[in-house]
Amino acid sequence: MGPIWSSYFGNCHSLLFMMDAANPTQLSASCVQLLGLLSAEQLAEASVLILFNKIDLPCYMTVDEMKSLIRLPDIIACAKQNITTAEISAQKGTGLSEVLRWLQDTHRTDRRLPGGEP
Ligand SMILES: Nc1nc2c(ncn2[C@@H]2O[C@H](COP(=O)(O)OP(=O)(O)OP(=O)(O)O)[C@@H](O)[C@H]2O)c(=O)[nH]1
Repeated sequence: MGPIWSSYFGNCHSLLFMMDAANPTQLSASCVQLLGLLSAEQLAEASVLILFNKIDLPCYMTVDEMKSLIRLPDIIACAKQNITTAEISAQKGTGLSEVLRWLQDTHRTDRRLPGGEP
């Protein structure tokens, strides 16, 4: 689906990017997709939440090891966007309240910006 994501960039204020924390073999491909999104001009102002999903499943790597492997701290430091990360299980509901809080906070901030909806 990656090649057509840019069709959905217009007027995008928040970006939720989900990575599979139970499948480190997809890490490098996910990282390439993420870097492509972060460098897209239309997403320069977006707030970004990177979700590590499926933390309920056993895995031979920790999320911290995955973050380190893709050099996520460097990516966050160099990105134009404000980037937050969260560890979740969409299936068990773990961490979803944090995601909702992020969405609320991000939306609230957007409305305070000039041009934000009343
Ligand atoms: N255990 C667990 N399963 C999940 C979770 N979130 C989604 N799934 C399951 O994962 C399956 C979908 O797999 P995904 O990897 O999300 O699907 P996909 O992105 O289309 O597949 P890939 O491109 O191969 O990763 C469904 O059976 C979901 O029920 C989770 O947090 N924990």
